Amino acid sequence: MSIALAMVASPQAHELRARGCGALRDAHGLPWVQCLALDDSGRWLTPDEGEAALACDDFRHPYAHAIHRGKPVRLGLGDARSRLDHPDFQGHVSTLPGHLQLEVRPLRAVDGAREWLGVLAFAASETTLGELHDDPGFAHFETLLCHLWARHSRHLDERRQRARLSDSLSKLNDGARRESLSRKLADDILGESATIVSLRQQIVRAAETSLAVLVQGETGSGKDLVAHALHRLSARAGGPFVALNCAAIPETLLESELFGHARGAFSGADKARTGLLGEADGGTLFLDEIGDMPLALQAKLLRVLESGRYRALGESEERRSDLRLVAATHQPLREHIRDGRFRADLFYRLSQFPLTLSALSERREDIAMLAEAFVADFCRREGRDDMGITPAALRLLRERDYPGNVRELKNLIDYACAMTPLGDDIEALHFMPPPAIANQAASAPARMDTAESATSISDLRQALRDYEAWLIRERLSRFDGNRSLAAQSLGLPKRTLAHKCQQLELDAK
Ligand SMILES: Nc1ncnc2c1ncn2[C@@H]1O[C@H](COP(=O)(O)OP(=O)(O)OP(=O)(O)O)[C@@H](O)[C@H]1O
Repeated sequence: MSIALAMVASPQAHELRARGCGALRDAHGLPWVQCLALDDSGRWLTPDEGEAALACDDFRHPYAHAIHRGKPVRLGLGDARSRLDHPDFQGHVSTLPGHLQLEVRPLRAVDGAREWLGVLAFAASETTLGELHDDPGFAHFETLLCHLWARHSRHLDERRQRARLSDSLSKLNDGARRESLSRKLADDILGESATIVSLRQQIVRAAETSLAVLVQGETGSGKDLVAHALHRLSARAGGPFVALNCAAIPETLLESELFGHARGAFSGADKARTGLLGEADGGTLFLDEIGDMPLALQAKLLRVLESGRYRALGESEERRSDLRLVAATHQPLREHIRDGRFRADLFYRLSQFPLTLSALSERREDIAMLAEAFVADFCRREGRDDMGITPAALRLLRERDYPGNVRELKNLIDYACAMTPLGDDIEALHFMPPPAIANQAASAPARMDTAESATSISDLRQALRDYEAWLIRERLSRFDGNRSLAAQSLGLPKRTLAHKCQQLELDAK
């Protein structure tokens, strides 16, 4: 009765087997008793002592014979040692005297779903084995062992099934939640092309993590939009979103802008400044045009990303900032790595979750939807009645090139909306600049030279600033907002152009 109680009280199958083996050893003075459990695949028998599993179809050990026959197997140990050359089995019985008998009994689940549970193996003298079999308590013991073992296995199966069920339910919920987020995102990141649908799904995935995201894509393709969406959907949405355009800040100021500085750290630093790394603590730092970051600063940024620590200029104390970094570029960073202009280690650290935006010309099917949304935006902004777009105008939009991508399309639509008379729909002709404006644009620099305009100038600096602003605006518009091309055409580094745009309060984009 005490054996039965101890077995019933076993919380787990392996304890049940250990208590059963112990009881058998003690009650009958057996020198060696062991249980081996059949695994879920039904192919391996595993001892509880953490020894190696033995294959059920390897007939070099007697456990396989017992399972396959479905009946107990008995053999002399001396014989077993010389005939059966399975190393693990030999390991089990190597220290036992050769005159003993080995009995292996397959154990079957009485009421469980699993047919075979495993085997019970023990060694004893022939006399002891005889006594054991004559003892009616042994048969009860074996029945109880099988019954309890099967119950444990059943519970384990149920637990696993429940875990699998709850796992797949939570995956299903996750899937539904992600699907609904990515549908919501479609209100901001418009488009139904396969690449945009997949982009929205990736944004939702990336937002769930704190991985650094590198957004790559041509100018005007929506990188800024993606960075904002990542922040909004992330757990950091309640924290700050801090953006820095690395191309728009002179190299010398970039470091203090990012890292901050102590008062008096350099000439002109009359006040201490936190720096954007500190400002972004608890939120997202968006580094646009990361390809323009100087090499020395790249190394420092890498250190911040690796350690979360940084030191402001002129300070000895390290600061910490817990931020998620989103970086963006339209430049081919891999080429820059080959040319030694961008650090490979930083590139890999930034692109823990890479996102690539396709050019608008690769998803022309989105053009009509974008155009209609931009027309509606214009009407809302300008308080105008809704207007449509004629099929011919839409055809023109679908067919033209877009080096400036979605931004270019948006500007084009804004212009056409402004050119469309009240109550009319936008027609193809409304996308063409009127000759008067084109001519005026072409002749403006020349007019600056005329005596008439020269006499009206009373502030040379202002006049030069106006001329510069006009010229930059003209180039940006000529190259559809592409800063690299505009800068190139004016013989300026792109960073300088971006800086000038900021100073002159021009839309740098
Ligand atoms: N899929 C889109 N749906 C709606 N608007 C879009 C989409 N993609 C871009 N836009 C709009 O196009 C304009 C340019 O987008 P954005 O500034 O995000 O481009 P960018 O890739 O960051 O450009 P740059 O490389 O010049 O910084 C913005 O007005 C933006 O709202």
